[in-house]
Amino acid sequence: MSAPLIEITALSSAYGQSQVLWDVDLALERGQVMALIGRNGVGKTTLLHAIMGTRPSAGGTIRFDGQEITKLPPHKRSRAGIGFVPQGRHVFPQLTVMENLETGLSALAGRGKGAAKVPQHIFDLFPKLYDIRARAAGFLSGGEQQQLAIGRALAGEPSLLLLDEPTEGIQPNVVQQIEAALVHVRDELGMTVLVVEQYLDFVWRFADRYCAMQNGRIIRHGSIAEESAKDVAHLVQI
Ligand SMILES: Nc1ncnc2c1ncn2[C@@H]1O[C@H](COP(=O)(O)OP(=O)(O)OP(=O)(O)O)[C@@H](O)[C@H]1O
Repeated sequence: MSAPLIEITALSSAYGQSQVLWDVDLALERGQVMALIGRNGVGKTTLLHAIMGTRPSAGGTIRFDGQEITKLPPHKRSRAGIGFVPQGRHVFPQLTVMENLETGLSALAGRGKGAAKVPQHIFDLFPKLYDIRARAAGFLSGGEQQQLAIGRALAGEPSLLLLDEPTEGIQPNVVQQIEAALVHVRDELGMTVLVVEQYLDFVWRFADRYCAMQNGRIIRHGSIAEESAKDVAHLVQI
């Protein structure tokens, strides 16, 4: 079997004196969709930021695509092929939809794709983005901003896509489009996906594996085909 695309070993992270990640071990095989679940405040967002490099880790290692990236700054991780869709979207409100998507192309720097344009498949996945491409992102609905944040990450052609609660506050028809987009990027583009999600029925429709966190540790993981969302619902309920 080939090596995992990403392998996290004994990762810890802290906010000042307060440790929030403890000895996290996690590996994702290429082309796998992993759901990261758990109650509010257990450390899911911190783990995504530690992978992206936007939060320092206090110990442990992260290997990505054969390279140790534990100490790399975020822009180098993005160039290495990690794309991030943060919680709350964080689109640039004064830039147009097209300009926001173009910011995602910066991840291609150093990969021999200098004059790249926003790939057509992003507009195929989210046709609305093409219709509103000249509009300032600050005027978009939450669902449109979420599509834009995903499109921006995809513009950098990541091999690993991290998403933090992509369905939060999003209407059902957009949730369906996000699901179709994630299935497409895995099945057609071979992308690996790590998605933080509280909406278990959503991730259980398409993810391959799950891992559950509690108090900053991974306490359980398994196959989505072998366990139902009901089996793990108590791990996300407050
Ligand atoms: N900037 C910060 N400074 C100090 N503590 C923080 C900070 N951000 C998060 N924390 C704490 O770290 C812990 C983990 O938070 P994190 O946001 O990673 O959890 P989460 O599982 O993603 O929760 P949520 O679903 O609410 O986003 C929580 O106890 C939180 O209060």
